[in-house]
Amino acid sequence: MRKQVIAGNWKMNKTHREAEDFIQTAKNEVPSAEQVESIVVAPFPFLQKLVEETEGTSLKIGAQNMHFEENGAFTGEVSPVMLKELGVSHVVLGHSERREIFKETDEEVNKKVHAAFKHGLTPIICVGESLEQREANETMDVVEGQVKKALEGLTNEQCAETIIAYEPIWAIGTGRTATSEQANEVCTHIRKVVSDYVNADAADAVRIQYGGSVKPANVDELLSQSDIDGALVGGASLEADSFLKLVEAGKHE
Ligand SMILES: O=C(CO)COP(=O)(O)O
Repeated sequence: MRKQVIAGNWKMNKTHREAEDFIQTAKNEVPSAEQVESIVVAPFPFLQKLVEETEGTSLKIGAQNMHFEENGAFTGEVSPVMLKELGVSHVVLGHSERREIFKETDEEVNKKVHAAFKHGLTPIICVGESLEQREANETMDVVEGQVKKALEGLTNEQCAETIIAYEPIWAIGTGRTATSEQANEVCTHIRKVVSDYVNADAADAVRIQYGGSVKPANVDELLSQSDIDGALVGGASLEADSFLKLVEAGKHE
């Protein structure tokens, strides 16, 4: 049985004060880490404080991106070494907003995944098709290509430890959720890709999240699907009450 992993991606939202208030409300209310993995994926300036404040609790803190190099002349970038030093546990890589707006490529995502493992960070690798690609029946091919490229060169054990987030771009921030069947169909395909590309053990262990307009009202239905092992949530993770409902749902699956 795979443990559900619920991650709230705050994106570029919240003031320091709002971040603090959220964490004070949520940190002792999340279910135990044995029941569900709960992660807040916060902007860089808040990470150190949030890690300090959640120490000893079941709430983990993740970053939204990083560079793949350890240091160097990369103005404006943050390295995996820096994140590890802060005590961050997870890092979201290849989010569609990074791919689309900041032109991140599959090659860069792959380098970042390797860098995450080198520095003891768990990568949450985002994949997903655009509306155009879905309508052209390219969803499975697009997602398969993204998954294989992201996992290229990893050990089988590392593949097994990876978290993959299936986030159809047309469902992000639009209120238009994939149906649970649509979401599960792609997550099942992703697990098969991992099975063929790596092995059956890795496919069995890898956790696959769904993301895209997940909210307390639809999370149970999504998490009850056979190949969905959690959620990566934007808008509905910004309020502590809502985030707590989502992690609570993860506990039951
Ligand atoms: O992009 C997302 C999480 O990474 C999804 O965002 P929404 O939940 O706001 O649709």
